[in-house]
Amino acid sequence: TYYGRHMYSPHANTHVPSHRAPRRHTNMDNQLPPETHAPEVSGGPEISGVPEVSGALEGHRPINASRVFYGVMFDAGSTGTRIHIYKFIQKDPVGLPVLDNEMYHAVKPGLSAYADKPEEGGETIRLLLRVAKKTIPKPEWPHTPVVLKATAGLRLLPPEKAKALLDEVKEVFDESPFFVPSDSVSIMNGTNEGILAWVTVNFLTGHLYAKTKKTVGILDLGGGSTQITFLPKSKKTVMTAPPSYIARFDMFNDTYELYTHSYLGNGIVAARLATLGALGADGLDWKVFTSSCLPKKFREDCTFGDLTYKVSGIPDGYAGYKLCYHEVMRVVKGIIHQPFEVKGNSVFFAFSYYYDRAVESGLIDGTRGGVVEVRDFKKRAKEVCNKMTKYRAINPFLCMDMTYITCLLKEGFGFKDSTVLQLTKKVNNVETSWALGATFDHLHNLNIH
Ligand SMILES: O=c1ccn([C@@H]2O[C@H](COP(=O)(O)OP(=O)(O)O)[C@@H](O)[C@H]2O)c(=O)[nH]1
Repeated sequence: TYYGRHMYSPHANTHVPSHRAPRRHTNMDNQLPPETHAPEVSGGPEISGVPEVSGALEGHRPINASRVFYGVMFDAGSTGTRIHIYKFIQKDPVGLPVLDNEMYHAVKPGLSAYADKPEEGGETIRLLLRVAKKTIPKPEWPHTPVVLKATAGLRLLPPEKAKALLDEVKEVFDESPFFVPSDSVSIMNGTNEGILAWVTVNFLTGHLYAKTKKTVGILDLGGGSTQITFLPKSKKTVMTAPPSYIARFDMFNDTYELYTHSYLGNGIVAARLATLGALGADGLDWKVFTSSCLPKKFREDCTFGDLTYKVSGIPDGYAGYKLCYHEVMRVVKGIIHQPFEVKGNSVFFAFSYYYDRAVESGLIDGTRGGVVEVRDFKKRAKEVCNKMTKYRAINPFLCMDMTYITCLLKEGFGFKDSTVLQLTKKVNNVETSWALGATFDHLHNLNIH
């Protein structure tokens, strides 16, 4: 087996399943001790320029005889575009490659904001490709695949506008010195988005190798859509779920049957607009959409996708948690399916906007993440809504967002107050996102039915 051939490397962290190696359960040393990591060179605040990244990987470790290769995955989300540059090490020709590190960088806004000017959208991709050029040694460029997968932002656009953006990205890729596979630019479906994030998190946390068959569920909250994915323990969860919510795929000689669904329109930004009654409304030029979830004197123009909405608080009305909860319910009730199993005691990893809002509201530390219970979101939502002025400078939508998250978890998915959420942005310095799972998929390590 692979395990027998593997040589321990103090620099290696994460073993990547390879189609060239027998698909066996591998070993347990896929956790990199933090001190052996490459220096952190990106991530954090989203910026509009290109960071100084040259030399980021230099001096990190001797390459010896190992072959190093890279994979580039673009996440074209509704609220931003991100590049993930994964560096893999092939220790021996037949063994499994090891994920050495990730370079991450993000720009705002997302591609869908360029629906009427695709060339400008293409520019953001060109900018991010400069990061790839600075990170990846030149001789590797022609062997490095570049792939872009778009999520809710492009799913929500009129198809011809989405196509124009994807065509533009393909042109930018074709002009680049990187390897462009035939299926390199696409809109990913929601099922794969859920599966691939589940693969990433369970891979990084070592659950895919454990003989216990224990895995963790994931909760991903984007701007346009939200995903829930877990491995059901009980047959009843599978039997009672809508058939399209059960997805099968093969990985490492095992078949997994997951409960997964992506709710389009239930991402945090889309939910704001739906709460305000603005999504799909006409008269956007003159209508002002109001909510008791917003500070009374707040007024702003919000852009989502290719539309701009005028929104405000209710100047002479009431604001607060109770009224707000009632308003956000319209986005959740009758829309979100409650899986049979979430009433149990499983652990869920929650990331993306779950993480960001938990940081903004002071629930967790922004660098370390943390463990909270569903009831902590509820308690903090009440505090934020009842002290809107205090939090207004941080995020005027914080009351609405925290209340929506609470409602989504409790009323939507049906979680108990005591359900534990592990709020995580990175595991071993790698972003918790579908992008790593999608890269494995491109390396032919998964077979999604
Ligand atoms: O590697 C990643 C990918 C995404 N995100 C965050 O996850 C959220 C995802 O939102 P997105 O715009 O992609 O939503 P979608 O279009 O999928 O609904 C945003 O806060 C991102 O900053 C992140 O922190 N790391």
